[in-house]
Amino acid sequence: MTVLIERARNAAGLLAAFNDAGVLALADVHVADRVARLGGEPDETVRLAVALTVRALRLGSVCVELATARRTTTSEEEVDLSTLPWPEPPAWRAACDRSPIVAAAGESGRPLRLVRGLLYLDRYWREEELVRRQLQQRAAAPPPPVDLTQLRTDLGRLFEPGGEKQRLAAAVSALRRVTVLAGGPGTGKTTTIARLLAVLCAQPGEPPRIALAAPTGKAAARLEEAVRSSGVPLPDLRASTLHRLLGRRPGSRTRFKHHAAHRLPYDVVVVDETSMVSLTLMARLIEAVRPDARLILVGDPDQLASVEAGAVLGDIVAAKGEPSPALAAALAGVGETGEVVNGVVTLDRVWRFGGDIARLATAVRAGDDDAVVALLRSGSGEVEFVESAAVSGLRTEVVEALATVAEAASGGDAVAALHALEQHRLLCAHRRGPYGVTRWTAEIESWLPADRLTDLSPGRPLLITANDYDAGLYNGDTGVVIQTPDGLRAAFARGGEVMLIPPSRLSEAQPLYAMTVHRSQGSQFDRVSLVLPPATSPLLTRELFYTAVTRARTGLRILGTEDAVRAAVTRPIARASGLRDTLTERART
Ligand SMILES: Nc1ncnc2c1ncn2[C@@H]1O[C@H](COP(=O)(O)OP(=O)(O)OP(=O)(O)O)[C@@H](O)[C@H]1O
Repeated sequence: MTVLIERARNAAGLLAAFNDAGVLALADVHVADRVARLGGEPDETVRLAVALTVRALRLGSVCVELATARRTTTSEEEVDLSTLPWPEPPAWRAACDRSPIVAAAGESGRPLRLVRGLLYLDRYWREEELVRRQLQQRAAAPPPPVDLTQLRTDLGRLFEPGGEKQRLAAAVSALRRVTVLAGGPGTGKTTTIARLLAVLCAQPGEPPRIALAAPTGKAAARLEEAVRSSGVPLPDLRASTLHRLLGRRPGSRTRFKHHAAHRLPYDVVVVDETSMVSLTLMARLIEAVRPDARLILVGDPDQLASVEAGAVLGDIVAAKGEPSPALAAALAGVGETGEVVNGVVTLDRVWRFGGDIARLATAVRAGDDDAVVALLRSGSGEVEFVESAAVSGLRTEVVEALATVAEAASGGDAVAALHALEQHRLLCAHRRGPYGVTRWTAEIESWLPADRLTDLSPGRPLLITANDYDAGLYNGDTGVVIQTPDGLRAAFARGGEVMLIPPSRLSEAQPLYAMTVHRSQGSQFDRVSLVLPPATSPLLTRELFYTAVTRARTGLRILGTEDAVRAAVTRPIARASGLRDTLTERART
């Protein structure tokens, strides 16, 4: 998240120095000052630690590691951070340790907490502990009762040779309470979800009550549609957002109707696009899932993590550990031999595409910038690298695609218009500025005929920017204005069907000519063009680049410099959290 760094007028000493260097924002300084004043903490090194913790949360980390902060802190301005007056780590840690505002093990009621050299706001430490405890308790609990003969038969019936990892994931989901199904696009995650649900439904007894959920409405709609069209016979399943599943409470984003004392009534809870789930939401979810239910977390840990703090899926997948002997024995009993640590099964065979986009995604994930640049310059039909400022290729493609959308929309063919809208998407890292969505939206509008530029023009592409539960629209939904016999309607795809809404009923919509990579998560397009910002942009990271590349099914155009590409590929987001280490620690005991 880019935040304008304003100068804090009243800050002095260390806080002022870090604020001047563009490390601390005004809000970081103010929160630290306030917390320290209320708690009677005069030490400015502790205030600095608090401000850095508040800042870390703003940037997606859950905590700050005091010993490495000097090396790992980055600035949104180009300044040499090593010249800043960093406190010496041992003295800094000792000052935090004895501070009246910092709790240590066994203490409570203080706003911060220091654990193994990691400084947390206490609330986030408690959430991380809750997630860790829940995962470990569920791993240690006896597996849900399973008819092994039936399971073996169904695994053999539903998974063909070539899909061994998929079959293993299904077996784990039957034999363990928490399963993590990880994999990139096209590796068969949704196919596996459908088949593993069929395996669970085929067990003797009452069919399980199943919930399908995802962090965004768009991802939920996609999951529901994919499971329905998988060809696997299943009961009619609806998917919802996680917020809706947990039961929204008006006025609160972190309190829900379902919680530890009022659990969800499901036997199986499947969450797709888990990489986008923040620590706070994961804590609320996991405590609301019944202890004897099966929780199946699905996602791509290499994608951008949640906008809010935490990267729980990435942490679980990265946590080390030993395979559990009990699970290994149970798996062997149904003919499975794969090693499973912490319930994680990673699918690595790409079924959908195997061309240069997939090769590029693999090279990006591996951080191999030479291979990425070579692939981009290979002249492949799938991947194009536009290193100059020339936009003629992009312009032709955008104008033609939008003309197809407009033609179908004017003829009242909503299905064809929505389909054409998914043919190509322009993605940007930034929202504003010369490389951002706003500027590119204006540029594309300048390429189009004037009569297609009002919100009431057939063919006008729309992006919904807020949830509207009454209208059944979600933030991130994309649609198009079409001509119908009853007048103009906004058309949106819904599980293979089209939903038509009078444009006057759309409360929060904007024209969709470009979108941020963050917003594109959970969607795919036939062709994608990606505008890269300069190499110095702090938003340019490996996860962002990987997410953008993997949105494309058949064609990808990168507009940017070699420097920008190399910067992106070699700059993974480092999100600090204690979860991956604590999961590992306990797994060894
Ligand atoms: N075992 C399999 N045998 C044959 N085809 C498969 C198998 N598994 C998946 N596929 C096919 O591969 C394609 C991608 O599968 P699927 O949609 O399940 O992947 P995914 O990981 O959910 O992808 P994404 O994250 O992009 O939605 C689909 O066309 C699916 O039918």
